[in-house]
Amino acid sequence: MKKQMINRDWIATARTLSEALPYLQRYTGAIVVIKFGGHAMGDQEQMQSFARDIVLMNQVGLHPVIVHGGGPMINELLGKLDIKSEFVGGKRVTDEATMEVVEMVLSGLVNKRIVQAINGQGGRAVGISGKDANMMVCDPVDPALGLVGHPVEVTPDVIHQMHGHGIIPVVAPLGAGRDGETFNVNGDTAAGAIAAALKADRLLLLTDVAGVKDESGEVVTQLSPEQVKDLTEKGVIAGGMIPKTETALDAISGGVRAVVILDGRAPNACLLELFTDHGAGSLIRDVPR
Ligand SMILES: Nc1ncnc2c1ncn2[C@@H]1O[C@H](COP(=O)(O)OP(=O)(O)O)[C@@H](O)[C@H]1O
Ligand SMILES: CC(=O)N[C@@H](CCC(=O)OP(=O)(O)O)C(=O)O
Repeated sequence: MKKQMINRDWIATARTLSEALPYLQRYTGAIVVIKFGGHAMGDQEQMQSFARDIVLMNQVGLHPVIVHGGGPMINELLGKLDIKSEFVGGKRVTDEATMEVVEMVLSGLVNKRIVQAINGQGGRAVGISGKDANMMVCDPVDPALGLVGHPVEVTPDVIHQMHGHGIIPVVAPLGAGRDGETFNVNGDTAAGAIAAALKADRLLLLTDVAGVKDESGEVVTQLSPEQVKDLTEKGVIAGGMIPKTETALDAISGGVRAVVILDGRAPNACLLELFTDHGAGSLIRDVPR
C-alpha cells in the first residue's frame, strides 16, 4: 500500500515536471517582474521558499526582477521611534523624518534580507533602489502627501546589464527627484512602472489573498481589463486591491503582456503560476490565456 502511494507520488511529480516543458520553452529569456509585498513576505521559511523559486526561475533561463514593498516593517520602526504615520488613498503621507525611516527600512533591512535569502539559495542577487543609476525619476504625487513620488521616467538599462551578468536585481521602491529629493513610491506602482519600462512578459503581484475575488467571494482565474473596471465600479474590488488592479491595467497599457495577482505566502506560488497548466491566482490581460 505504502509502496503504491510512493509510486503515485513519483508519477505525479514526473507529470508536473513534464508539464513544465512548454512553459520552460515559452519563457526562455522572458523578463518576469515580481512585486514582493510586505504582507507576502511571511516568516524566514516562506522567505527561503520564495528565494528558492526565484533562483530556479533564473537557473532555467528566465530573467526575474524583484521589486519589493515593506509597509509593515516601516510601520514597526516608525512605531518604535514614536513617529505617527497615516495613509491617504493607500499612500503613506511622507515628511522628511518619515522618509529617512522609509529609506532605512526599504533599502536597508528589507532589501538586504531578500538579497541574502536569494544568495543563500545559490543565486547572485544585487540590491538597488529606484535612485540607483537614476533608474526611476519621480514627480511628487500631491503636496498633501509630502515626499510620495509617482514615476515619470524609468530607464531600466541597469536592470538589463545586471541580467546580462547573471545577476538578479532586487529593487527597493524609492525614486529620485529632479532636485535631488528622495521619493517614497508605493511598491505596486514602482513594480508596474518598472515592468512597463522593461516591456516585461509577466508582472506577478504577490499579496496575501489567492487572487481577485468576485461578488460571491470566488477567485476569478482570468480577467480582462473591462471585467476589472466593472468589478471596481461595483465596489467588489476595494481597499488594497484597488492600487493592485490599477497597477495591472497601467502595466498592460504600458506594454506588459499579462499581470497575475496571487498569494505570495502559498508554497511555490510563482512556480505554479509560471510552469503549470492551471496557474495560480488571477491573470489579467487583454486576450484570455
Ligand atoms: N475583490 C477583491 N479580491 C481580493 N481581495 C480584495 C478585494 N477587494 C479588496 N481586497 C483586499 O485587498 C487586500 C490586498 O491588498 P493589501 O493588503 O494592500 O496587499 P499587500 O500588503 O500585499 O500589498 C486583500 O487582503 C483584501 O482584503
Ligand atoms: C507611498 C507609500 O505608501 N509607500 C509604501 C512603500 C512600501 C510598500 O509599498 O510596501 P507594501 O508593498 O508592503 O505595502 C509605504 O511607505 O508603505
